[in-house]
Amino acid sequence: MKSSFVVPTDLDPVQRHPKAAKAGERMRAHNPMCYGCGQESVEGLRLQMFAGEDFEVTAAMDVPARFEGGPGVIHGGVLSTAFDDVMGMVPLLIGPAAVTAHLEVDYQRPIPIGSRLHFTATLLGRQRRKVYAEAVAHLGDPDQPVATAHAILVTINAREHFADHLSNSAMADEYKARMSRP
Ligand SMILES: CCCCC/C=C\C/C=C\C/C=C\C/C=C\CCCC(=O)SCCNC(=O)CCNC(=O)[C@H](O)C(C)(C)COP(=O)(O)OP(=O)(O)OC[C@H]1O[C@@H](n2cnc3c(N)ncnc32)[C@H](O)[C@@H]1OP(=O)(O)O
Repeated sequence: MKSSFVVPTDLDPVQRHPKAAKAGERMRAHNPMCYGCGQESVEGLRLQMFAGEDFEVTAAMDVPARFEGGPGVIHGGVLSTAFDDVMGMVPLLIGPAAVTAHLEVDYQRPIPIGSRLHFTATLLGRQRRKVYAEAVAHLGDPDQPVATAHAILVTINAREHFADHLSNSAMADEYKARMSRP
C-alpha cells in the first residue's frame, strides 16, 4: 500500500533528549488516564510503551473481544487510536510534548480478535514545531505488516495547551496542584 504522506526535505537536526527513556526502557504514560497508554484508564487500550534504539518507540497490546469491529476482527478506530498514541510518544524521545494534528492509517490485513498486536513507531523528522512519524503494526512477524500509519504531531507547551481543560480530567485535582507548582 502506498501512502501519499510527504515529509519535507529541509528538516531540522534532532537529537535524542538526555532525559528520554533509554533503549529497552518502559516509557511513562504521558497521562495515567490516557485512553491509549494510561494504566488507570479502565476502558482504555493500556498500551505499554518502550523506547527503542535511535528514534523508535515500540508497544504491544492484546486484541480482546471488546475491540471487535467487523465480525471477529479489530475495529479500525481502535487500531487508529493505538497508532495515534504510539506515534504520540515519539516526540518525547527528542524532548517536547506534542499533539497529533494529522493522522492517516493504511489497513492492510484483517486483525483477528484474540491476537497480539505489535507496533513500532519511528521519527521521520522534525521541521519547526512539526514532528513527522510513521508506524507499523504486525502480529508477530515484522516482515508481515498488517497496517501502517503516518502522523504529523505539533509540539506544544503542555501547561498552556491543557490549562483550560484540566478540570475535565479524572485527575483534575492532581493536575491543578501541579499547575500551581513553579
Ligand atoms: C501541569 C499541567 C500539565 C498537564 C499535562 C500533563 C501531561 C501531558 C503531556 C504530554 C501530552 C502530550 C502528548 C500526548 C501523547 C499522545 C497522545 C496521543 C496523541 C493525541 O491523541 S493528541 C489529541 C488529538 N489532537 C489534538 O487535540 C490537537 C488539536 N489541535 C490543536 O490543538 C492545534 O491545531 C495544534 C496545537 C495542533 C496546532 O495549533 P497551533 O495554533 O499551536 O499551531 P499552528 O496552527 O500555527 O501550527 C504549527 C505548525 O503545524 C502545522 N500544522 C498544524 N495543523 C496541521 C495539520 N493538520 N496538518 C499539517 N500541518 C499542520 C502548521 O502548518 C504549522 O506549520 P509551519 O511551522 O510549517 O507553519
